[in-house]
Amino acid sequence: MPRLAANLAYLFADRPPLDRFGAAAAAGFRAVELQYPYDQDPAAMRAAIVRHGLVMLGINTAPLPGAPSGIAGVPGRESEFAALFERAVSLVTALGGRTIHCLAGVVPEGEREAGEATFVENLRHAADRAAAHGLIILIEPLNTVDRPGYLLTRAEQAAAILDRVERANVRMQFDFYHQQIMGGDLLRRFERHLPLIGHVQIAAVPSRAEPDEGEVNYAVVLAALDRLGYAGFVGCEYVPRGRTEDGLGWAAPWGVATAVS
Ligand SMILES: O=C(O)[C@H](O)C(=O)CO
Ligand SMILES: [Mg+2]
Repeated sequence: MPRLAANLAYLFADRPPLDRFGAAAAAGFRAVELQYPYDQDPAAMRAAIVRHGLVMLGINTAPLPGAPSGIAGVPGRESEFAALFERAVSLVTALGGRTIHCLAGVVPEGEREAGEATFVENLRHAADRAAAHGLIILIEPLNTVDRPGYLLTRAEQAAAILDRVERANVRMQFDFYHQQIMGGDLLRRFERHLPLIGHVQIAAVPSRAEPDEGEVNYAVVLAALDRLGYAGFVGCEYVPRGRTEDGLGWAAPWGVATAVS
């Protein structure tokens, strides 16, 4: 059965950050992912994770002023990326987490080949650093509607990058929301890339709300993940229509509870 993880940048976001861990555990989530928890106290977050018996998954590399979508694939910013990555390693290690999503960044049309080469080199260096801590690096293709100009947009492109990086601890984060927008054919593409996939995320398309509406049938998708042998967590990275608890009906078959009040 798919194991659901709460993305606490999106879910329970009506609460202060430290209160979201308990809310996720109370709803039945067994794991959490955090995105950008750089302004929070790592020891307090770790204590909350342990207190609520949660598995801590991953964080993202931090955004920079003028570069909210990262710089891992931006030529000329390699030393800044190395520093960003070290910061992510320290934080995720303090949280007891497992993965760092390295955001590639926005790269102008004429520089995308150079951007990919930079991304590959940066990922190789980062992978070697990550290996020393037993960490996995994730790269995630994002859709061009929400992120115009983002370097990494399709699962096929991510697979080609991973092929060039040649490091087993660098893997693809397959977000069904983004990949539906960038070509669809979700189950075939997921299966084709499964050996490279390190994490999965879901949200309705096109609303990015609870995965119980829109053009993707997530009951079918989640059953397929099981059938195909995906053993990782499924990150719930959606924007709740209202209170998170009130929209969890879709997750009841997967062990997460709906609101009682
Ligand atoms: O937006 C997404 O889908 C990502 O998972 C992310 O972390 C980039 O902000
Ligand atoms: Mg995502």
